[in-house]
Amino acid sequence: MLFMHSKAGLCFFDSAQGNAMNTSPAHAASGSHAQTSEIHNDIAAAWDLALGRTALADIADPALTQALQDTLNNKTKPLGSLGRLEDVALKIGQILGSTAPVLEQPQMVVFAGDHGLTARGISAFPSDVTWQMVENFLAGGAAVSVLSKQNGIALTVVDCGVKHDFLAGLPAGTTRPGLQVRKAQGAEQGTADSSAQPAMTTSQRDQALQHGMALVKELPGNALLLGEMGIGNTSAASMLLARLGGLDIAVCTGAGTGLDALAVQRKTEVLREVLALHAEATAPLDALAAFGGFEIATMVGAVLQAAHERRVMVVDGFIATSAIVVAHALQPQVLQRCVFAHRSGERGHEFMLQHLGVQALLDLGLRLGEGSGAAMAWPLLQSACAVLRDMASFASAGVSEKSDAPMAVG
Ligand SMILES: O=C(O)c1ccc[n+]([C@@H]2O[C@H](COP(=O)([O-])O)[C@@H](O)[C@H]2O)c1
Ligand SMILES: Cc1cc2nc[nH]c2cc1C
Repeated sequence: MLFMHSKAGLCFFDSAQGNAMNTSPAHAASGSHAQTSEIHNDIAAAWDLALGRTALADIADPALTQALQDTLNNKTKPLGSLGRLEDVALKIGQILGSTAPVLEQPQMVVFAGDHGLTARGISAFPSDVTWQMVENFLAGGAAVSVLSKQNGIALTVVDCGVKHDFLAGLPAGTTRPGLQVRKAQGAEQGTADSSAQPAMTTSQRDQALQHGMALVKELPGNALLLGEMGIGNTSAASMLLARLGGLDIAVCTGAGTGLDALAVQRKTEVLREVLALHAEATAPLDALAAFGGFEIATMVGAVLQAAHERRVMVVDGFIATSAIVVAHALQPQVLQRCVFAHRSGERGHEFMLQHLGVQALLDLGLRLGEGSGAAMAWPLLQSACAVLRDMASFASAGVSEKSDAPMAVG
């Protein structure tokens, strides 16, 4: 990453992607942000959403909603008999602004980052697993690789702050298929240990947010599936839920990659200590900087950009939903664009879903992350669209509608 000064202020240049953009120490929550509006044009609207300068549009158009409901009701089936698939159809129709929506070029993005808090023994696995799994994603061997391929979903892995150089030994300017390197300045070792200092500086957080916005801007299609990878990131997600959801950390903390009951207790104590250290970090972007991680912050930026562009978002498990918790605290209408793929087995996810007031589609006891649950839920979204588009209506198929006459008795 090269830094240069522009007329507008500090401009960071992402050498891996060849993107130049301006940044500021913007800080929507604490009021300490510079009031620069000089941000790369491509992401200016999403940046304004992050700073709360503008509000995300309400997409629940009453006329379209009625047209969608009428379309569903006139299909050759008893009223409401396709259950929650009909809710999904209605939601996708609203997002894409059509009674015959077509999902195009779905993009699975796996946001990856490492966490300094792992030094406190809060995960069952070592940090090295983060970069090793990124290589596995790229090689096609991970669950998300297999499930994305099975469902025709393009897969991109983003190094948001993994403690590893994926381009080491390659000639300068080389790119690797399926990989984007979008590290904030100083993110080469992952986040700082949040039990000693904030996980990210405000400048790093802002760079991560902007990276997420910029990368979505460049993706084709109208659907974004959110996945992540990062040893230690259930801790960050639990703390974000506790702080922004006003919950005790004990109910927000779970086994993650597989801690036993005693280790979960110890993890909870560490997280309680971190929350107390950052007691002042109550506003969404302050909490994000305090608890991390780079992958969650980049995901928040991606969500705001995708929401602005009216893409359909499919949210995976506990960590992906924590990014929605932050984005929702900034812009509540984000939820109108989200389908929650599944209820994770991670303790705390149910509380997270309750906090957002949403219901997940599947409940398969998944607790892998990566985007695996989002990839599994994807065919249901395709089915919802197929029902809207292709099912016959009572009139077109010549099927008699429900009789208004009372049933004959005896
Ligand atoms: O998304 C979930 O529901 C989920 C639940 C438990 C674990 N994970 C994955 O496990 C990793 C984090 O777990 P941990 O124990 O290291 O905090 C990270 O790579 C996540 O993708 C993911
Ligand atoms: C093996 C492994 C795979 C993962 N995928 C997402 N998080 C993960 C954590 C571990 C430990």
